[in-house]
Amino acid sequence: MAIVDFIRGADARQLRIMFLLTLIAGLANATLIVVITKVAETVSNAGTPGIWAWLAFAGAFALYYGANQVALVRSMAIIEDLLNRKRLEIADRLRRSELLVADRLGRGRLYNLVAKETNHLSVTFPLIVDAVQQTVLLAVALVYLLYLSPPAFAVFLATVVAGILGYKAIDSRYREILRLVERMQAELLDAITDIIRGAKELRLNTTRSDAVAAAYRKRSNILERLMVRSVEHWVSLILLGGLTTFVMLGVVAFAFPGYVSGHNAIIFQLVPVLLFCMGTLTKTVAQSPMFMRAEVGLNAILAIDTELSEASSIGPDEARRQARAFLDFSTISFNGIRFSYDRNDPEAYTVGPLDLSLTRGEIVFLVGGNGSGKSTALKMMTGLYPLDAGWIGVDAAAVAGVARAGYRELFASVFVDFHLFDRLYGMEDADPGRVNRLIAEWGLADKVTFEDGRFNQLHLSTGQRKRLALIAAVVEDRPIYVFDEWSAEQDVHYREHFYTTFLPALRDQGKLVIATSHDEKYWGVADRVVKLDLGRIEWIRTGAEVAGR
Ligand SMILES: Nc1ncnc2c1ncn2[C@@H]1O[C@H](COP(=O)(O)OP(=O)(O)OP(=O)(O)O)[C@@H](O)[C@H]1O
Repeated sequence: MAIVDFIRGADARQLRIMFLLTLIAGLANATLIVVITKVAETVSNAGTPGIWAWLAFAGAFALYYGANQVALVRSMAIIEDLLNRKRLEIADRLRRSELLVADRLGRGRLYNLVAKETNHLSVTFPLIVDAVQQTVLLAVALVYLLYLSPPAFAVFLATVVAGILGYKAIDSRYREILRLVERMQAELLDAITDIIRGAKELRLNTTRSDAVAAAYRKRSNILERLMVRSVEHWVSLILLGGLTTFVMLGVVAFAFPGYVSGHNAIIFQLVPVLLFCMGTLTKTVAQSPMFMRAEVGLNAILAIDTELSEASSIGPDEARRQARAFLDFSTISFNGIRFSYDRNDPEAYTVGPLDLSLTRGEIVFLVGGNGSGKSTALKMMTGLYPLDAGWIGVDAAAVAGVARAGYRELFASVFVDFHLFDRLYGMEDADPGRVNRLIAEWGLADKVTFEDGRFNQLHLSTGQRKRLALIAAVVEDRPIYVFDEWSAEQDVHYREHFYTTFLPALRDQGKLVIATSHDEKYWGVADRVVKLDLGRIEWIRTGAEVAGR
């Protein structure tokens, strides 16, 4: 069971202590029941319980209470520690994994697993502690049952075997439903994200809004039906417990008197013991859907973890170490590089093969119509997309395998779908005075201030956010700068500033600039302009040539 393997990952000493405490609590519980049975026997024979009975009762109760409390608190600490480690591991693997893999996993699935399923596991673990205690109790009760009446013990075992067979039949269908529930919950999260993120589009178009709501309703209804079916299975499990109890009691009450000698003398002792045994079993069976739910959730979490670990690139320290070998490069060469969005589909969009050599202190513009492959080419060139063919060279060295993560450290970027962090993460020693001067240079001084290592607000227009992302890239101070349609949302003034002042200043600092551009008017700023069409290079010209100088 995945859940057992998962728990085994905890500190062995902690687990041993917890198991011991659980065992003590279970035995103390069993002692309590034995004491009460004995007291009941004494009272039924017109006696009164002596001081030892009182002491045994009080001592067993204190032990049960204390051991149980510590075991449950410790169990929570253990499971929360395990879950925290798993959450951190998944977040770590996610940031290290290759871009395409992270994209493919899907937001809904990740949110569902990391937030919801880990919560479910956290509430289920104390129940496992309880199940261990119930098992100890059952073992003690069964020894007593065997001592009282071997035939009743045999009937109990036969009933339990029949119950297990019934349970197994229900169990496999139930697990399947739970897997579907998990998948549908992830899809539902994606659908609600559409409603939240598409707030503007939906309010401007009621027909679209109806269609999106219908898609959400459809998934929600499927989930409802799945949940009802899962409850049906749950109910079947609980009823199965009741059915086996009554079949067993029926056999003992109706059939035993005729066939088992001496039965009449012990029937009053036998029935409570049988009821107790079945009670502990039925309780565990009733809780088993929670375990199954946790097991299915955990398996899904582990599957994502494996998927991410298989796609994991090298660690950040190693990447930075690798990057040092590339930092003083003078030329980057792209040799027949090619990438397809789906290797198995010959019709899938493909960029390349591209052959291009770029030099430090150069401005290169990638130009071409919409969909000509500029952004895809940038992601190949920066090492974000894996190459299907060709290779990237840094001076004489080929960037192969894990070195790709080190190569990526050369770039600072503002992609079209950039993300703006509210802090300059990883640049904690950035000079606030310099950052605020850059903010003023880009006309944001009356909007944003950089203080205490963060921008005080990010409620800005798209063009303003892009200017702030550019400032963050400047502070990053990398040897290569990548700008994807940066100027698209800028007004005339900042567009002019970007092309005629900012980019040449980067070149003067010895940076290599690769930018996609639709601003034909400024192409003359570039040292070279590379025109793409259908993912291939159509021509390469100097800036002076395209400017007609
Ligand atoms: N995630 C993706 N999965 C599959 N195909 C994609 C994906 N992203 C882009 N494409 C395909 O790649 C083609 C090139 O897209 P790309 O964004 O590189 O073009 P572009 O030249 O940057 O266009 P634009 O000027 O509009 O930004 C598109 O026609 C699209 O079909």
